[in-house]
Amino acid sequence: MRYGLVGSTGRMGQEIQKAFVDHTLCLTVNYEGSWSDGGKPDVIMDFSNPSCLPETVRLCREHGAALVIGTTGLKDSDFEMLRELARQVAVVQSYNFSIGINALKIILANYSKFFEDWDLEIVEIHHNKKKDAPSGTAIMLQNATGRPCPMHSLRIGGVPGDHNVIFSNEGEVLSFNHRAISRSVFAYGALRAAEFAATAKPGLYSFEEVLQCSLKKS
Ligand SMILES: NC(=O)C1=CN([C@@H]2O[C@H](COP(=O)(O)OP(=O)(O)OC[C@H]3O[C@@H](n4cnc5c(N)ncnc54)[C@H](OP(=O)(O)O)[C@@H]3O)[C@@H](O)[C@H]2O)C=CC1
Ligand SMILES: O=C(O)C1=N[C@H](C(=O)O)C[C@H](O)C1
Repeated sequence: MRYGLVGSTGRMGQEIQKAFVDHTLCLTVNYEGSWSDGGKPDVIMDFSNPSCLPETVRLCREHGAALVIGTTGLKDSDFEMLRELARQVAVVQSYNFSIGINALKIILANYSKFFEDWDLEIVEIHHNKKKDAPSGTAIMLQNATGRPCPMHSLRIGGVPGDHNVIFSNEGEVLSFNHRAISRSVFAYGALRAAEFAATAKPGLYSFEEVLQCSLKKS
């Protein structure tokens, strides 16, 4: 697979390059500028900043490349841009490319109804270089529960990403905790999404759908 990488100098950009060692990096975009080997990428990975999205979408259109986007902090107008691009190419968008968080999303979507009258709060902890709060994952998990709730963000040390979804009533506490031990989990998930997107029909896919497709095949 030939891939482009928007945000190649960043923490995730570096992890993606390690996970994609058997594939060819042919295009990069960073704050400093862009580079290309002159050929077409099959897929473009974007782990950068929402302000890069117009350029990412332009590059996908120019090359007919699929898109895998993990960048957080997207606005409604950004999602509109992704839906428009997805008429032409496959787009996989997720605020979290770990298997655990996507399994938790399915659990919450199915079982939150049992706790409709319980209190619900989400606590997320990330490294002190993270720019956005609450995390994209916290927003995604809140959406999966089907109701708004208070979200709390800690920015300390080098934590790759912890999420805790806590339900409680007078007599019980039920909490779901996910901890990414290494940032590499996101990069391996993104690789799985890229392999899917490179051959998928145009459309906007979640990572959960990518995982469900591979379960159906096995
Ligand atoms: N979906 C998921 O599973 C995950 C998503 N993320 C998300 O990925 C994104 C990146 O995270 P992380 O790698 O930690 O961040 P970093 O700050 O380490 O990296 C950001 C990258 O984007 C580039 N960049 C930023 N702004 C611009 C711009 N205006 N134009 C061009 N390039 C730009 C930077 O370039 P330069 O170095 O030149 O400044 C850098 O390469 C975040 O939104 C984060 O939340 C992170 C982990 C997992
Ligand atoms: O910026 C990060 O590091 C992470 N960002 C994503 C988010 O905002 O949810 C995913 C992961 O938790 C790491």
